Amino acid sequence: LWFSSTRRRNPPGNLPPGPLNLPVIGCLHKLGSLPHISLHKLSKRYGDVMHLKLGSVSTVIISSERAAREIFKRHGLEFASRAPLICGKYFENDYNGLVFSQYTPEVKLYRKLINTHLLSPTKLKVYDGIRREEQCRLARSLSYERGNPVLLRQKLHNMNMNVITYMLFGKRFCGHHKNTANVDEFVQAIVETVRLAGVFNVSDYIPGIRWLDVQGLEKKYKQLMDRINRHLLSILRDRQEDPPVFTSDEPMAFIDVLISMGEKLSNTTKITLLLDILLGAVDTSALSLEWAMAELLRHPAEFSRARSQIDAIVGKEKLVDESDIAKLPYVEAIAKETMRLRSVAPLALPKIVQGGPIELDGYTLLDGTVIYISSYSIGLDERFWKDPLEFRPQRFIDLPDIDVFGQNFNLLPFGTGRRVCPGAKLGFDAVQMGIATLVQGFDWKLDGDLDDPAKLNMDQTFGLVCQKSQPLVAIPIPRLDSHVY
Ligand code: HEM
Repeated sequence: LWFSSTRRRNPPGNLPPGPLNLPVIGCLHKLGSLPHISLHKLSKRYGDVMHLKLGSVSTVIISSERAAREIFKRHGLEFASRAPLICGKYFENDYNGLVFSQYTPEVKLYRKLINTHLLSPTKLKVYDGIRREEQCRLARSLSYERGNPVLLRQKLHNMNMNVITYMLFGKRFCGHHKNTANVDEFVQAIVETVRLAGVFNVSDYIPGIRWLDVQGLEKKYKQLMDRINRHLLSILRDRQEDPPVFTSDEPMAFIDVLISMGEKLSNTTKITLLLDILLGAVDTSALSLEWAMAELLRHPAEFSRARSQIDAIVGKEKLVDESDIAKLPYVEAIAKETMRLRSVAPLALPKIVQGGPIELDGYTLLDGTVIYISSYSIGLDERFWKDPLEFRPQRFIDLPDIDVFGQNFNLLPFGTGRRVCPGAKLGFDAVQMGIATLVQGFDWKLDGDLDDPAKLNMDQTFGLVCQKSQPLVAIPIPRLDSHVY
């Protein structure tokens, strides 16, 4: 058994090679607590296009730039639908939204709506004031913390949450004195939804035992969504009954755009789309930024290099702003290097083959096969990246044409193809601005008695968004004149 499970096998039906599948569980036991790392190790043995069964679900893992390019350049449409996860049924009110849904005409329409009315360059410009205010609030609140340990994740989360809730609802949801307990409860429910969506649900892979709900997950999904739907519906109805007067200070928020579509969209779809965007936006940017800071604190020489460039270009008399970012290539390189090495979505979201069969590398992928694109393996591929485990932003100065937006298949932190992240520009800019602000505004010390910053614990926890297992706690020491913050 050991021999047959470890040697390279060519399974029947012209499937790609992969490890031996056990009855009932297939290869579920091989995933462990960090599936992206386990799959990466298996792909080294079985190849860039690897097949395994997760329970009864036929699954293919794509681990190279070449295979990912082949799929999306030649078969984009066949790889545009999501695998129908059980959590998606609940979190999208019966697949009434975007993130977990198949590629239907409705999903195309929702993406168009979001791209045009929430995330287009014109719309992003309308909201540059709110991003600036939140950046200044972050810098000011850190300056008040002078010399005290700070849980950075919480502050970054609040900043991103406020930017996105302002764009969606015309209001900040975090740390606002007028907020009610309801709003705090809602924010907690969103955080909990992201957490639960990342918990591996065994019933997705062994559907025969779904009725048992052995992990108690479906019960939790339902309770959570009852709370979230109630809250979102009440915001929606209030706004429908009492619409604001729009001015240049009070632009149309995305909820108003959805309301203006009247009955073309049901209220269920409206609230589901709002939730989708919250799920996509909030933790991804904040946790990427936390990873970037952890890497910079472990690599003081990289921190100093970024600092020198910011001081030379921006100076010390004002906080860095978005118009400076294009002049700070080292900050951009740090953001890219963080996303290569510490991708928060290392397997993106699973897709499913539809309209197949598809031929890939001489193998046949049948309809219904679940596909994971491992941006983790692609980012660590020694065939392209020298010393891939090293944090070395300079590599992106040497390769300036590699961008993160899904066109270059060597770096796919936002996915690619028809389901590429629609918030990539907003998310990437948030990470760059965050790095620039924290490096320009503060000297940092690590909390505790860590004698060598290189020993900072970088363990990770897998989920819908992969995060540092131990949140980063660091001590800010403001270095600019107080009037700058
Ligand atoms: C650093 C920040 C972010 C990262 C790393 C990230 C990453 C991703 C990834 C990997 C996907 C799946 C793509 C695929 O399947 O090919 C995705 C989807 C998505 N993201 Fe992001 N994202 C970020 C920020 C944002 C922001 C700011 C928003 C909204 C304002 C957003 C909204 C979404 C939505 C709605 C989807 C689902 C798209 C679909 O299914 O068609 N994301 N994101």
